[in-house]
Amino acid sequence: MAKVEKNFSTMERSSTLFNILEVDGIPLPVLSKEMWNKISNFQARPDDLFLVTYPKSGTTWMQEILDMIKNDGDVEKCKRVNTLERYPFLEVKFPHKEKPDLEIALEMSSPRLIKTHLPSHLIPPSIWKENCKIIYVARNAKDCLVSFYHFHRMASLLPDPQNFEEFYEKFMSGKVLFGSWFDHVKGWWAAKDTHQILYLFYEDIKKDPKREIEKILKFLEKDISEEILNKIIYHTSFDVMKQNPMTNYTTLPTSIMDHSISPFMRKGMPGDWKNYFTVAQNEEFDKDYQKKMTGSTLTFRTEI
Ligand SMILES: Nc1ncnc2c1ncn2[C@@H]1O[C@H](COP(=O)(O)OS(=O)(=O)O)[C@@H](OP(=O)(O)O)[C@H]1O
Repeated sequence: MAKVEKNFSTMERSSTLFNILEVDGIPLPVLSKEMWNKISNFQARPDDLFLVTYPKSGTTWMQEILDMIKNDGDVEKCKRVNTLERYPFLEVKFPHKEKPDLEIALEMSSPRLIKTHLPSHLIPPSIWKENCKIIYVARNAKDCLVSFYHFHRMASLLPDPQNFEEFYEKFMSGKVLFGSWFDHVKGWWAAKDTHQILYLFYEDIKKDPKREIEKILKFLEKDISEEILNKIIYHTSFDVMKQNPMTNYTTLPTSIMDHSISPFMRKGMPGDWKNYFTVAQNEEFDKDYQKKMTGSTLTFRTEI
């Protein structure tokens, strides 16, 4: 694995800590072709729950909500280890872990919660075959782009984004890890018509966490008291998660994530894109968006 010589103040980064493999033209942080074969042949179990997102769409937030639900609102249990250690990330081998997360998943007892950023057409077929429940969280493209840009700045796992303009171009053409945001959200939106998928939106959870968590509870066929529900809402709010070392990624070595460049828990608010997009970029974005989303019934809010 490439060693990283980096100087973040000048944004020079010789390489990324992730190996990047193109599958179907989609850049994925997958170790090797052999590893990709193992991922494709991953054997799902019927009681697995998959959390699927395009990067920066609220994955960590949803992981915490799901862990709190699983542990009946027991905050201390949820603080047992940090987010990355709690649930495997199907396609990734982290440099600070001995094994790929897939192997950790294979050794886990059921019921498992597994995270993935894979687009719907690259998901291991056994997940469909076993009719696993899937929670998909989508976030509006503009905020996703801004969040992803800052994540590239602070995480040496990822390539250097250079500057916002360059990253904007790459994002719009789908030349970023996990490919096109447009294809991702549309692919999973279509998949929900034929599979057990609860499709949620980051902006909705922000606006009305109670209503959205109730949807999750119904989907998981789980009952909890009003008191526990309120505890979950509080514990998973941005401000509380930002202060919690088990959810804010600050326990990772700075060689992997450097929060002094940009914290992982950054803004947590729809509409931050307005601080980054120029008027011209916004106009170009809206035009391109119309074209790429034509025919889809998906709608997003870019502010709340
Ligand atoms: N509780 C809560 N409330 C609101 N927003 C939250 C919360 N937790 C994380 N976040 C924000 O989600 C963004 C990170 O997304 P992901 O967790 O999907 O990132 S990753 O793909 O797993 O790296 C990142 O968004 P930005 O702040 O816009 O960069 C996080 O701040």
